[in-house]
Amino acid sequence: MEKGTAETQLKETESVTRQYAVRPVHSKGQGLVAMSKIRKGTRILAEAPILKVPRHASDLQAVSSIIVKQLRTLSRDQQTAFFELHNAHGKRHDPPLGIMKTNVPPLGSDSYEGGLFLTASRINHSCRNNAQNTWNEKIGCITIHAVKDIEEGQEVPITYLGQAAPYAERQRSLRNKFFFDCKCELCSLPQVKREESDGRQQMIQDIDESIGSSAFGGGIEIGLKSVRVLLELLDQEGITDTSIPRAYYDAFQIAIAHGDKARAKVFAERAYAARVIAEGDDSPETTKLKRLVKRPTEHLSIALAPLLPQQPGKMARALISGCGCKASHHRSAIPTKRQRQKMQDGLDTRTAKSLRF
Ligand SMILES: C[S@@+](CC[C@H](N)C(=O)[O-])C[C@H]1O[C@@H](n2cnc3c(N)ncnc32)[C@H](O)[C@@H]1O
Repeated sequence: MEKGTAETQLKETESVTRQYAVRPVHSKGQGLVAMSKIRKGTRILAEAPILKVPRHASDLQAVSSIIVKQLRTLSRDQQTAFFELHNAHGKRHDPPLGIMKTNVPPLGSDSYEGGLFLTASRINHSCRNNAQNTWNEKIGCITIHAVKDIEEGQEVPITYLGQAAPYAERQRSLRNKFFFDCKCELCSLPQVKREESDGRQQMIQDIDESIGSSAFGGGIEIGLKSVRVLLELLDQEGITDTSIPRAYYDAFQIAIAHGDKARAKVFAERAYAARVIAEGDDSPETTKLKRLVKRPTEHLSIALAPLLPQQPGKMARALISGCGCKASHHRSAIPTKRQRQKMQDGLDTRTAKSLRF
């Protein structure tokens, strides 16, 4: 290797100043790799989309035309970089459409638009991700934040999935939606370890889905206990992404809906702090949480306080005693997670459910 040439010197300077580089990663094609230690909470990347497409259009011909039209407006370098991106769709579509379908995340969880990012497109998936992707509407960029300390040379993956799930379910989703067999650290565990993890992943999923009914139907202590169990399981599974601020936000809603302003404030503070780590202090979600820290009673759920039971119901007692079944009594009581989210003051606690369009 010719040490000292301008090109090598440039590469060496880059590796000192940049936190990451796009490099080949074992059995996953290219990926983002840390070039120095990256501390938890660091913004690794903020990138604007070079192309935008409608997400739910059924007329693929029309979508292709939109892509081709926008491609013509890009520089030659950008066009070259675009055509070098991974295409998981083979010959099913024309290359521009296949590349877009492989690489375009939605611009916000409920957005009708997706965007293409030249660097963020190189970020692989891991079911034990150490980074979080977020569409930050305020700055018009996708941001990638370290949600764990990342060592030099480690890969920087995000999750393409919306929630925890056992191995088989994760593999199925990734194959159906993204056309690959996941080779991440969690999916590569020996069977015994994987089965232990599966038990926890299933419990996380169950609590996440039933937390609305347990929280609102069963009284504040039951609700907060289910959040505590959820946080312990997330910790055991090494999940440190936006699942954490979401859990604290659940706790906040439970507390405020039961009129407990003091604890609501504490949970709002924790949700805020955890969201700053995953998204930075300039994201719209973080800004909304900051407001709630100052004025917790601005949340609409405060209106529920007089309507909620003070004693645990049957479903809640089952949760406390850990009946562990999947029967409807865990799911059917008053507001479900979805219903609660509709009741919210527009606070979107989730990032994009599914990364690609
Ligand atoms: C958006 S691209 C990510 C960057 C891509 N590796 C590249 O070389 O450009 C998604 C593709 O990366 C690969 N990939 C991502 N995460 C993976 C994983 N956990 N296991 C195996 N392949 C993965 C799959 O081929 C997938 O279709």
